[in-house]
Amino acid sequence: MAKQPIITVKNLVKNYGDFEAVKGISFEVYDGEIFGLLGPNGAGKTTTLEIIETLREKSAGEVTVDGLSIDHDADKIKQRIGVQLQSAGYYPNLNLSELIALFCGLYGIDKTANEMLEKVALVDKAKSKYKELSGGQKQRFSIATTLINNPKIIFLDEPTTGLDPQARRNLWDLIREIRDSGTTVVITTHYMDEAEELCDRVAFVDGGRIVGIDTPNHFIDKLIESGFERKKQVKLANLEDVFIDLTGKEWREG
Ligand SMILES: Nc1ncnc2c1ncn2[C@@H]1O[C@H](COP(=O)(O)OP(=O)(O)OP(=O)(O)O)[C@@H](O)[C@H]1O
Repeated sequence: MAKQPIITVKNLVKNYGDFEAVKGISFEVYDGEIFGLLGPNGAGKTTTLEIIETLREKSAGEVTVDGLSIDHDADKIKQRIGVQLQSAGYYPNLNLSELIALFCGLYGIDKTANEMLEKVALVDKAKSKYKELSGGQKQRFSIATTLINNPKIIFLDEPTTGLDPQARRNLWDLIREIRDSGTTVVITTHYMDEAEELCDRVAFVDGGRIVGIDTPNHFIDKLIESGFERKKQVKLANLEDVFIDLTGKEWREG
């Protein structure tokens, strides 16, 4: 079956004053995939995501999300997407159950905190405050909050930055489960191993332009076909494999 686009971006431009941060980019995200936006600092990834999320005004171009235009249907789009909040967005004195109840109230959705915390293996932390969680637990909690309104698409901006190898791998499993349950995932990351492992397709953004879009495998195969060889002989394992071998696969932070 042909892949159906759930997000369509056409000739998107964003200017900050005289500076053109996004220079007319076009791409599609397919329904049900994990799509990665990759690129150096300042490439325009967050700006692009925030425009799609209807949180930032564009300067020019067209964006549709689940068939709705960001120009006319921003409110409807907001109901169909989940966006990971920065930690500053959580009330510090509420525990995880209370925070979930608050979000459910805001969305007008009847769900129990346990139901949501179960999805991200945080039921035993239901009475803890957000600030008392480890880095991995904080990320898992914020992913749970993106799922409250049964979104069709979730947006995760660098979800594994600062996490240890076990917590990262664990989060990859969680993100794959979310994709397998039918939710499209759009993610940014600076970790190429993560993009290779997790993303069905990736777009490389550089200087406000898309310089390549394909599956990780195709990108790598094309590079090898072009005659590229690594300078150093590649070993069959790396230091991260040693880390996992020595310290185990289980999560440390519950
Ligand atoms: N509110 C703003 N006002 C002015 N310039 C901005 C603003 N937000 C972003 N920029 C500039 O736009 C460019 C793109 O920024 P953006 O945050 O989208 O990049 P990014 O690819 O997400 O980078 P990173 O990987 O560092 O998060 C940068 O040069 C940045 O300085």
